[in-house]
Amino acid sequence: MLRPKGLAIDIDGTITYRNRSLNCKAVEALRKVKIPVVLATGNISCFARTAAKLIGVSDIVICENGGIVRFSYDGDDIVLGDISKCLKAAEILKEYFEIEFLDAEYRKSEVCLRRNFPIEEARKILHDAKLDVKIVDSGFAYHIMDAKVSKGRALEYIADELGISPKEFAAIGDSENDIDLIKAAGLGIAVGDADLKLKMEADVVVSKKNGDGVVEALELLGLI
Ligand SMILES: O=C(O)COP(=O)(O)O
Ligand SMILES: [Mg+2]
Repeated sequence: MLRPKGLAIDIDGTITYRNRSLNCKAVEALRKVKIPVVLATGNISCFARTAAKLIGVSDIVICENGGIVRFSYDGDDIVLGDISKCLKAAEILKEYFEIEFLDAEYRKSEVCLRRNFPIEEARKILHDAKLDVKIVDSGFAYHIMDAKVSKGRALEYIADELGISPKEFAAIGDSENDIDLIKAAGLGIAVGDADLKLKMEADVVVSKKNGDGVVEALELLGLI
């Protein structure tokens, strides 16, 4: 890929360590990047917009795994996912498992659950329920999402608004919830300690872990 025109980057496990604290080397490197850096996360919108502001990257953010996009810090959430079917799905899962909701009062497009039940079993149950939802593992939480939502679809939405192709973006991630993102981008990168499922879909797998891998990727792309 020639120099990308934008960079979409995951937060947890990509620019953070496993305990979710920021890798400051990645933050310093991202601040040097001259093209728009779009955070693309499963986290809620107030978390994502604050993280973007504090890290010092673009105000354009993808939140709730693509269920929400925002174009400015003071702007509105654009909701791309239907939370009602995700809530119905959660009600069904409640009959089988002791599920625990995360950030429920803030989520607008999806349901986030603690990773304390067997996801493959849940997938089968939701598949049979025909609710048009999917359940995705970020490595930090399980997310019940509208089937049409993904970080990749949100990147396409943002690129369209910016008048550039999503293929002119590079993307970096660590988990299953980044697969569609790295596929939508022109160049998909997995950090060294990424989930195997993501590594298999990536164009490039860097050798270093999380934020150190981000610095390695930015050097490789000629962005720093
Ligand atoms: O919200 C999560 O579960 C993890 O968030 P991430 O997409 O930034 O890794
Ligand atoms: Mg992640």
